[in-house]
Amino acid sequence: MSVITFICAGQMASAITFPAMENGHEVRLVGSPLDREIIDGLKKDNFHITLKRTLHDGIKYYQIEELEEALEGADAALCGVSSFGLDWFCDEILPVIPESVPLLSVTKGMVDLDDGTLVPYPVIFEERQPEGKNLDINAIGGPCTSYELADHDHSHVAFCGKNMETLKMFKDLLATDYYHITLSKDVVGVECAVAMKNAYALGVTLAVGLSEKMEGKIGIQHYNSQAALFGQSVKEMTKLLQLIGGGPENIVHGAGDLYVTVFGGRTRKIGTLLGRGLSFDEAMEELQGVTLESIVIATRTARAVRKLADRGVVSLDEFPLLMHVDSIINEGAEVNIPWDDFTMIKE
Ligand SMILES: NC(=O)C1=CN([C@@H]2O[C@H](COP(=O)(O)OP(=O)(O)OC[C@H]3O[C@@H](n4cnc5c(N)ncnc54)[C@H](OP(=O)(O)O)[C@@H]3O)[C@@H](O)[C@H]2O)C=CC1
Ligand SMILES: O=C(CO)COP(=O)(O)O
Repeated sequence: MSVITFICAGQMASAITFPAMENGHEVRLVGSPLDREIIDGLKKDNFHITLKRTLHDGIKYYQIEELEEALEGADAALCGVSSFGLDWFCDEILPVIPESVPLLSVTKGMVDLDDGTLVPYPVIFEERQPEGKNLDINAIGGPCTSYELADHDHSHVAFCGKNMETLKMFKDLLATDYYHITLSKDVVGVECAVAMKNAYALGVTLAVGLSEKMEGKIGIQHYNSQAALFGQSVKEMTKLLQLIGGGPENIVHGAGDLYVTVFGGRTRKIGTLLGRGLSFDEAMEELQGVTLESIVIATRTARAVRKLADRGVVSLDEFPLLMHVDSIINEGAEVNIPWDDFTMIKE
């Protein structure tokens, strides 16, 4: 039995309490400053108000002020913050985690630098820990929606980090007969592949809304258009992965994650509304309160690609879908899929 401290009680961290509890560990779930209501609800009856699942009996719940107590004697910590709380996590939480406690993060995303380099979050965590501190930072990537993990659907994810011994330790802690784990030392490859899929999931799900608009009925689905956008996404993601320096095998994590996000992720909601014809502002208004990292990652990835194009490293016409998604989000463009720009061989 080990003691695992989960920091942030969002949907994904809370879902991972299922394998952790079923493997017999002591689980301490600490809410972020914004999670008070979630923690109050869990303390009452174990029901998680945003995951909409009842967590296992026996989890110890903490508010953020009790973080140090929750870290006392911990063998490992799990970070469940979303992109929107990245600065808070770096500034307030990294200084408090002891070096002896390895960290596993579920946060998917990248930051773009001035020269167009895209840096995944685990690397940002390493850079932003207090000077002289050397935390053992690891991350989870791959297709796994929180509520389906909580429902014990088979999920296959990748744990990545620099130290294989730590990765094996995390796998021992969390692997079950339904939570399958691959280990990888290619942090950049795994994390960039799964971060990018958020931008492209928005692109693919435009087709969901476009079919509904064409048929005049919500719920009517066409798959040719979704498949075409899926294929184009994988093509662009493969190029990006190569540019960023991740191993090509990681496309399996990105493509799998794209699939699950298109069918079951929150990003599907925004792509669908945009495809139906809502403006970006109208769609965002309708989805207030929903965690939508796709907007952040699409914007950052497109900005990075533009900078790389300015430097002559890539050509923008290699990324027509990403550029279209970015123009919808950041320039108020209407949805108008650039089908002809997807051709493999230019005539
Ligand atoms: N949901 C899923 O199926 C999956 C999610 N992930 C990844 O896991 C990460 C978390 O996602 P998920 O759990 O679903 O998201 P949630 O929105 O449910 O949880 C995010 C957590 O971050 C906290 N947070 C958000 N903004 C801030 C802020 N400004 N300051 C401090 N804390 C903040 C949230 O608090 P509060 O809830 O109060 O806003 C919450 O604790 C994301 O990067 C996501 O891509 C990975 C795989 C699957
Ligand atoms: O990352 C996910 C599944 O792997 C979920 O994505 P969303 O944030 O779009 O729900």
